[in-house]
Amino acid sequence: MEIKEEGTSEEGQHFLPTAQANDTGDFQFTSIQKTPDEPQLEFILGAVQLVPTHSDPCKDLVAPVRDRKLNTLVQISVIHPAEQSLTRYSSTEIVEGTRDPLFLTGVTFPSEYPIYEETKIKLTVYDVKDKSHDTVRTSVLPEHKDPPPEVGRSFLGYASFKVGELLKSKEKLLALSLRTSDGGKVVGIIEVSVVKMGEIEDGGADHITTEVQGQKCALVCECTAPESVSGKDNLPFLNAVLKNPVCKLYRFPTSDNKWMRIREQMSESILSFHIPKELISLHIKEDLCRNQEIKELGELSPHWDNLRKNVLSHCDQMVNMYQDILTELSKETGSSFKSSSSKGEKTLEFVPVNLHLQRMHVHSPHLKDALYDVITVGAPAAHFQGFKNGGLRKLLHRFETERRNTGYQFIYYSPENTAKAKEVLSNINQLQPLIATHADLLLNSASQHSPDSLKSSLKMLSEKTELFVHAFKDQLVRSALLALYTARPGGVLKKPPSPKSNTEESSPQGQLPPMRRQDSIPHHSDYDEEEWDRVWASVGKSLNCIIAMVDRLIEGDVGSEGSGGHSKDGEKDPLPADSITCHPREDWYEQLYPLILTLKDCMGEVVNRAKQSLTFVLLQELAYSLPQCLMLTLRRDIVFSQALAGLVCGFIIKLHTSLRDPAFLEQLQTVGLIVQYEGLLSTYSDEIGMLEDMAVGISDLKKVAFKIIEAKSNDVLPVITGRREHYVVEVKLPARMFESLPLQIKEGQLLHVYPVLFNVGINEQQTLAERFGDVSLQESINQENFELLKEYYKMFMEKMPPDYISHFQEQNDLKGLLENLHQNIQAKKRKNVEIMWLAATICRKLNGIRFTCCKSAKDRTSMSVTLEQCSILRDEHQLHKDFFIRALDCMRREGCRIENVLKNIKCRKYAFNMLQLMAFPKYYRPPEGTYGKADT
Ligand SMILES: O=P(O)(O)O[C@H]1[C@H](O)[C@@H](O)[C@H](O)[C@H](O)[C@@H]1OP(=O)(O)O
Repeated sequence: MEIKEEGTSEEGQHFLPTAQANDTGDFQFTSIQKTPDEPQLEFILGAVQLVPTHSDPCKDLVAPVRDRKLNTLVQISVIHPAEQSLTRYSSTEIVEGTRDPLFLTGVTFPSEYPIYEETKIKLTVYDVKDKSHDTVRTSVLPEHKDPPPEVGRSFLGYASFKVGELLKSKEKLLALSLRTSDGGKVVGIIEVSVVKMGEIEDGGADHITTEVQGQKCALVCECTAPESVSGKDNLPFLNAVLKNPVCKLYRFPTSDNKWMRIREQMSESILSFHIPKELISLHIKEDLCRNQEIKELGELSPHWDNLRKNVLSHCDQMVNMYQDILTELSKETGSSFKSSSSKGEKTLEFVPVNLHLQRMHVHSPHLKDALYDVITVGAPAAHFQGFKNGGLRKLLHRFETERRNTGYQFIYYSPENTAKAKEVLSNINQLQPLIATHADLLLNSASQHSPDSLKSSLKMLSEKTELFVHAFKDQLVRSALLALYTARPGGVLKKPPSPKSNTEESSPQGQLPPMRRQDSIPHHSDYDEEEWDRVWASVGKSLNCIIAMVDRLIEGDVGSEGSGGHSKDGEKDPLPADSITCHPREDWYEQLYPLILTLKDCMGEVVNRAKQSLTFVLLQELAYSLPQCLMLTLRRDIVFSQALAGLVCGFIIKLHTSLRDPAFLEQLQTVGLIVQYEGLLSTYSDEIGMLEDMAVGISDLKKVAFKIIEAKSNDVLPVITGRREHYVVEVKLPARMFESLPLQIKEGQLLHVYPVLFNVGINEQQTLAERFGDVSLQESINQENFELLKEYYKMFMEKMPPDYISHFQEQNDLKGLLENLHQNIQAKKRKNVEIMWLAATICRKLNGIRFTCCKSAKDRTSMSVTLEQCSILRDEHQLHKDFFIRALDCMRREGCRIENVLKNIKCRKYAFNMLQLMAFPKYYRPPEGTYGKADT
């Protein structure tokens, strides 16, 4: 078969478009048998032996090779059977200075990849003369031809095989001849052997030598029979949220000279787009409702009416803007990835940048298989809005300070009071229809004349009505009522009233100057302060009447004489005895009907007044500094949306991977989950603003609770309910999985998350900040979040069962780690990356969800996650110490993260220059040839 090179494709794990992949034309191809969700095929390249001296292939092939040892790499290409063209798929790392290289990077084809027994794989071996030029290539080189010398590599030989030949071969191993470009001369041998993740290499001891820093090291591949991970990993449901996986395979030696196998996987998520769309819809609903309530505030005096008109016109514009963004996003059907280069696009503002699951699956001898997940994502930040004036942390503080000190145009309510007003309004909106439904159910029970059903309907009605009455037990409602009264035509007070509430506003951290305020609700001769009490109390009273009536009806029904009604709390019924009399059984409905009507009327009156007064509070919040205050809300929504998309993705993945772990479920239910963010932003220039956005976005995640529900259809995407101060994310699980959950979770218990952020800037900008700028932002974030982490730990220790805790303490010295983290934060050392390592370790030990972020989650993030992966292999899986750097280089050179760079900027180069790298902490520098000037 003639092999045609694919003209323009860049090396990488690009999948053929589905239509193309499945289009096998007239041919019938043989699928590879495998368990679902397992890779289709994985193989490693055993020893490559190039024929030495007198028949030295290199002598004929590449003259300069004679004078030095080879630096070899194998490039793997795929020839789809229906086509005649060849697609570059992946490469091994470069093994330096040997003629019999041993490659640590293997090849894996994920389950989605269109590969058949008839698919041909081509292996091309190169000698890399100049590493710094090698991976900087951006186009495909012609096969069978020496690359131009300036590219820095020379062709040594090639071999090819059909996938079916490998699968059917004895021991699933092929020893293939490497040939010259014309296919004539044999220049060496290359071994290919199939890998199954559930198996360590078969057979007896197989001694392979390789050179490590000048030393020969004996590596022994031994047979063991470890537990298969497929049970744990077999989560087809996850495919509904994870898309386009990129998979890489490595084998690394352990300290006792055995092999461990590592599968690295990176997937994007459709939640990147789904969550923003859900959230924007929710904001639109919330804002439309608020705008309507502002319109329905009733008659206001001219000053307030003008203010209202102004607010409404801006708020309507804002809703239109959200609607436009939603329309634009809805056009992106099926999208699951926003690239770093799109981070400033207005229509994609709510979408997180470069969100991925970065997973490492370790299969090592004698140890249980392990999965390590990190969500990598660009720091949640409002790139389109820009950072000229800083980010949310600063902007919100400045806005609040100014608002507090600007007097008479409007009334100042603290953020806490405004939040409370929103909460009460939301409670009212939920409770009023609920009470009405329960009241109707009570009437229904009455018409059925069923005492039991009457009692249980009454119980529900009482509970909800008590909640309703309780919702207004706040001074804020009173002060808002008075404020609104004074804003009505003719209701002008000498000074605007100032709110007084149980949570009287105090300056956060004592930073805000005291505001002009009055100590009590101002007196107004026409204002009847007790009127509200009477209206409010009428709801309780009418409930008591209903309770008393139900008592009497039931008592009358069982034949006993009416003995005077008792309210639920045992008090004598407030109604006169003759107003509630015992009637014959058929009158139950008629007896209760007028009382229910009264309850509904009273409730309506309370709702009407409270809604208007609290909406008036919201009007004050909106009135100050239009349209800036709305832009601030927009900015906060944008940042939150990006943060939430990541969180939901992390939560769902965690839930799926830990569903069979009872301790995890217990923790989820009783304590909640820690969510740890590693930030790599510098505290210099624009990144200060990003960090300020990120800190608020992550802290806002506290407002999110999760609820797990059973999926009733194939639509398993999460649903968001609630409002800005309190969101509930409903995660759907298929019946089989849902059934395995603890009862409380199945009953809809809300599950909480505890986000923490630790940031350490590592690049050259951070050097500038340390020398000439200010690092206080980073210091205070780390200090504040340390306190939050400590609180979580305390809660964990208190709430988890004692048996679990004693075992946990034996295994982990969390106290020591926390102490160490604290000391490192206090130490104020420059670029103290120890802070990130400790925080990540603590998070893993606490079974939390890990995130790593930098501006784009592309370059610095890639350095950090690969370092974390190799550190885990060293600390938890006995990675041979001599191979630490080599493993790190393999992952950075040919692993998932270089593919991440490629998919973001269409170029396989980390965007660092030499000067930048000199400023990086040592282990954050990528290998030679993988970085350089890139158009980001
Ligand atoms: O993924 P990042 O580390 O945020 O990418 C940075 C990179 O670190 C830096 O060296 C380079 O100059 C660019 O600013 C990268 O950011 P982009 O957002 O432009 O990809």
